[in-house]
Amino acid sequence: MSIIDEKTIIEALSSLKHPQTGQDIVSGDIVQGITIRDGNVGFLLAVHPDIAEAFESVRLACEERVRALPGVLSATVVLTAHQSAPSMSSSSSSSKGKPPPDETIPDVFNRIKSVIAVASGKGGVGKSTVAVNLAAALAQLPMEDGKLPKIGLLDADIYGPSLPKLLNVIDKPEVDETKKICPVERFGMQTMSIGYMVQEAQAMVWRGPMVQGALLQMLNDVAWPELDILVLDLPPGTGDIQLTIAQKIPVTAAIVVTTPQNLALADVRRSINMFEKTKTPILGILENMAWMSGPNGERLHPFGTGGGERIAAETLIPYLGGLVLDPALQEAADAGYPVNILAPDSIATKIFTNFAQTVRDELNNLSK
Ligand SMILES: Nc1ncnc2c1ncn2[C@@H]1O[C@H](COP(=O)(O)OP(=O)(O)OP(=O)(O)O)[C@@H](O)[C@H]1O
Repeated sequence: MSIIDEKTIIEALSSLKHPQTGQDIVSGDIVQGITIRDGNVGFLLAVHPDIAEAFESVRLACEERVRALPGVLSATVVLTAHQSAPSMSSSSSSSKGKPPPDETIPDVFNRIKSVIAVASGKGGVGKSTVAVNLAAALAQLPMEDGKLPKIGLLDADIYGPSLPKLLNVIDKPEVDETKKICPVERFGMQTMSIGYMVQEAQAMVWRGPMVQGALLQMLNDVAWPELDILVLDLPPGTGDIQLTIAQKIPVTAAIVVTTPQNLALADVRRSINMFEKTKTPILGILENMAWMSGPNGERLHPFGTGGGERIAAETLIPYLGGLVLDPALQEAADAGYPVNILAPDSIATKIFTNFAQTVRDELNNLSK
């Protein structure tokens, strides 16, 4: 099979025109961050939010052209809307700070019974660890009919995807006969991450610019099967992108992760406000690294106690409990496994199993 290179891709795109200026999209510096992995091609189209909608047809044309090239197995083109990207619209300043133009809710949600969003006001509090291990625990928890539920896990952290590392996914996802990207099955879960398509170094390209449409593409262009629960690992923080996700995706309920070190009420409040704005029920606050096991099995609280409950009381959001600071979690993450697979007898596994049961019970209550 022939090997595709960047020059061939650029050539194939060079005759595509900017819908407003008529300039070709390559010399207009709109095509960015081309990544090629084993015949799977990905890149960004960086445009101003005002013209993002008009660019959707160009995005589709780019994918079509690149897919038609010899040696190309798949093409994923993502539209990013960045305020500093060139715009032809005179009303550019008036849209500053607003979420991108509305897009319809992907019909994939007809096939998904519940969506759980895992959020955090700040990065680095263990949100991805919670999302992966909660999803893995849910996948092992039989339903009332004795069958295991169908669980999906979507890494919506477009700026810093975690799933490739946390689930040790090295291979590119396959593409089905309808040219949709197949989710990668791992430990009984259907998983997807932008990191499966774009090299880690390219993640830098995603930082800074507000990425619009990438998540919707991961929903629309991925062949998601029927799912009982989709767990969404949201990007950390509470900016426009998180709000846009919360607005566009029919999240059934959210979980806010924090740590005793990050118990600033303001951060947790911002997460809660975001979900309240979109009328999304919040299952509760999960306090990660709340305690650790001492040498005699006793619970040690290196970062103090009671903070999580206090914040729950102040925000009137339920306290879901404290997650142990457990080396087994770190080791499992480093090896690319959920903790219930690598260390089934660990305290962390027991906690995640209980936690998954709570989440399932709450989802059942919400659906009544
Ligand atoms: N309870 C825990 N016990 C041990 N290690 C943990 C625990 N929670 C998280 N970690 C470790 O802390 C680090 C950060 O966790 P993680 O990547 O899940 O954070 P995050 O909030 O998703 O970060 P990001 O800002 O990238 O979204 C990881 O190395 C993870 O393995």
